[in-house]
Amino acid sequence: MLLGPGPERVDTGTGTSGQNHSDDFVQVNPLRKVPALKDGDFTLAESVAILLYLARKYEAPDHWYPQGLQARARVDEYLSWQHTAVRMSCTRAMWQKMMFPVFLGQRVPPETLANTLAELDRCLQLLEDKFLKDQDFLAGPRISVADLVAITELMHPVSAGCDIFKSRPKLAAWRQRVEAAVGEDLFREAHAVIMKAKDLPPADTAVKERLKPLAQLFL
Ligand SMILES: N[C@@H](CCC(=O)N[C@@H](CS)C(=O)NCC(=O)O)C(=O)O
Repeated sequence: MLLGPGPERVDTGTGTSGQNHSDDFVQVNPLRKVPALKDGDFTLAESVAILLYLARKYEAPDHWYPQGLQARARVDEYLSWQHTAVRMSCTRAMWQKMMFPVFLGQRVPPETLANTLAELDRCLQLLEDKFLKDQDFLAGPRISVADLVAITELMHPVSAGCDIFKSRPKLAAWRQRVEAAVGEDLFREAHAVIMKAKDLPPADTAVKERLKPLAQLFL
């Protein structure tokens, strides 16, 4: 998708379309994952690297990715932690609760799902205790890219029907602050694709075969 004179986004979705395996896409991201960015002749993979590139390129206001040594280290700390914690738990919960049964037509044993949801709950507790604490945002008093990355991950189980904010008023208040800070419309737009994932038509045999190696990671 061409976004005017700025960087081109070549796939904004979940990767289920298979576009990420096309020859054109592989030119941009040989890792075959979304998101990927093409800015003129420059190509870049990895969501966090892309976000930081855009923050620097467009000289985003300091609070997004602060210059201060320790303030920036706090953001980096969250971004480093989240890949194997929040991201893994949220993605696994979404796949087990929705993608396997609804999209792939594959049953997930109830005890597997229960373990995954328990792990997600532990992870959310760490998110509150270690990062959010009594602050307004994850890395301090102002919103940063850490909050954007976190909310994006948390909306994955939400899209699958997990009401992760229900018993977590502190996290729910943070979610409201993030939505208010980015604006309701942008918040909705940013999560539109994932919130519609439950409406995907069931995968055909070819798609199921293609997604097999990926899906195994989430069982
Ligand atoms: N560490 C990468 C992960 C990218 C990733 O796993 N993307 C998923 C969608 S969220 C994807 O491309 N899935 C399709 C596939 O693996 O074929 C990042 O943060 O950008």
